[in-house]
Amino acid sequence: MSTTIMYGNTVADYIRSNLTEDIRSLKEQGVIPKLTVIIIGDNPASKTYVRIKKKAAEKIGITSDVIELPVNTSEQQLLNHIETLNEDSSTHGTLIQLPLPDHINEKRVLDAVSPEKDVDGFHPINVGRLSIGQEAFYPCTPYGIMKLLHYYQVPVAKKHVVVVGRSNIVGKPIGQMLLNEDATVTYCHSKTDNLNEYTKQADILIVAVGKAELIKKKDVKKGAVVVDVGNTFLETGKVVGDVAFDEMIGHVSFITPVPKGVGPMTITMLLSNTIQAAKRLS
Ligand SMILES: Nc1nc2c(c(=O)[nH]1)N[C@@H](CN(C=O)c1ccc(C(=O)N[C@@H](CCC(=O)O)C(=O)O)cc1)CN2
Repeated sequence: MSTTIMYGNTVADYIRSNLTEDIRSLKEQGVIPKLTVIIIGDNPASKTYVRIKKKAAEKIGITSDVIELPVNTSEQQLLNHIETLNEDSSTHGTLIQLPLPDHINEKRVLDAVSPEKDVDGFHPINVGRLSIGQEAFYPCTPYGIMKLLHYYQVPVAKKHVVVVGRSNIVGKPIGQMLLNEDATVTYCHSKTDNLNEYTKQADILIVAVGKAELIKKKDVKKGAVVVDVGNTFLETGKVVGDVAFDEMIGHVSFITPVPKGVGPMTITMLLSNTIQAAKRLS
């Protein structure tokens, strides 16, 4: 069996070159798209992701502000920042980098972001719109996975998709997006007994749990399509996914690598959502 590696960075470059055109035409109308990211505390991975976002935005001509707040910022102080951004007509996209410190209620914070500027697609209005198949801001990682599957012409309709992980950021929305494209979707999670009885049935297996190399060759049907959302940093500094990648070569038909698979797509769809927001708000 030959295995095609679905490189997110290749697809990301392709999508980003199209976005550059959109930005040019927005600028001709006097609109400069702007993304503002709020990060709280010193989580090293979060700081890296925010740095990547800012650099990627600026590279294609989106202005990017990062508001760095100390770990002891109160929930009310954070809500005040969000309110200011909601009112600020120069900001089109507002993003709160997750995870937040324990003393801050994530739901209250995400609900406070204006749905029109919610380029992460985490506000309940956008979540609800996605669930009933309406136009919405889609969360960036699952949106990127859909673009990746489309780019590599992986058929989705009528396929049995098994999603491992039920987070609001990835697991739940990717299942809904695939359902909206006529896949049959099974969700598995930390309380699922005998996980591999499900994973072995998948035509398309999406793994988003954050456990290094949890899924082995024995857990995957021959010829399946595997999408690995994991990003675990080992002590060696190496980043690995939720799937034992090397074992899958020659066994599956398509697979995303880690790094350079889903990660770059997450960033790209954030840029795309920010441009959408700028178009809608101007
Ligand atoms: N507000 C949000 N917070 C978080 C999100 C999100 O979508 N919105 N997702 C994750 C982290 N994340 C983006 O914020 C993210 C994770 C990983 C990557 C990435 O490109 N990873 C690389 C590997 C890491 C590296 O080499 O440095 C890859 O897979 O190639 C981008 C973004 C949680 N928080």
